[in-house]
Amino acid sequence: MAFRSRREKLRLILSGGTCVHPGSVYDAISIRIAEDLGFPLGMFGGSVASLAVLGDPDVTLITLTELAEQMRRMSRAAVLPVLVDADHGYGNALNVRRTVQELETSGAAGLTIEDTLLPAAFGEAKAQLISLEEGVGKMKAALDARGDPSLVVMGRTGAASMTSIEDAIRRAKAYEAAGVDALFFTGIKSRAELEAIVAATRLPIVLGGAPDELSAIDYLASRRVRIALQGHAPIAAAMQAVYEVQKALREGTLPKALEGLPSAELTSRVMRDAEVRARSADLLGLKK
Ligand SMILES: O=C([O-])CC(=O)C(=O)O
Ligand SMILES: [Mg+2]
Repeated sequence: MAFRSRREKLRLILSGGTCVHPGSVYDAISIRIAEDLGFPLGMFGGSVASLAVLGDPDVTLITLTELAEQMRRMSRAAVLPVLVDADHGYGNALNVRRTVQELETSGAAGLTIEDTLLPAAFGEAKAQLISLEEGVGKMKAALDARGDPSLVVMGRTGAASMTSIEDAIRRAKAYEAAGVDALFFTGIKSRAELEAIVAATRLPIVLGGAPDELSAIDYLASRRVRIALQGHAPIAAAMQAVYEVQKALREGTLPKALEGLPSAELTSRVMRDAEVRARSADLLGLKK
């Protein structure tokens, strides 16, 4: 299986004793940069997928085909293991199966399925949850859909910020019993909440955005948190950089006078220029 070693690397993170921050990745360039910098893992958020592919906010407009295609491009460009935010699995439990099949063949190392009701319901300003029973069915569907047992399936709940920490724990325990590989929580507000989760569950924990009180990585590691997200600043920084350069050009700055461009060395590293040259020499009869 071509992607097994990536999945095994993610499994090693989950079974290890430390906590890692993943690099936020969303396309071929960003994954190569994250890999060059030595991140042990990439996180492909639904929000950045929507932004990179559609230019839209995170309101479930992206299709599974688009998400999987973007993942496939990243898998081709780098070998960094990637955890994909598969949202609600793009429909009901049957759609979850399809989602897992598509992301597995696209090279994802792992994926999260969450119990948020998506897309947003009519007339509801606040995010809603599906029932625990439906959530469990989705987790079972995801696990059953794997062709490669090394693909990591995580159960994700945002119940802590939508209903209560008790509800988040109830759901996490049910997903754990269904057989998921790890538990992903968003909306955890304090050490007390994290510790309540740790006491009630056994699986490795992944934290989405968390407050300052939950930022000390050694503390997180000691509480079974194996992956802690740090948001998606890279795509925001890319947006600002493109804005600045386009604005300068639009205002008459000459291309040569532009600031903030990558060095030729960085550009060729990201493009893996040396490999292309070597291949060209071998295969096209060109000089190295
Ligand atoms: O998974 C993450 O990185 C957080 C999230 O839900 C998103 O960005 O869509
Ligand atoms: Mg998301």
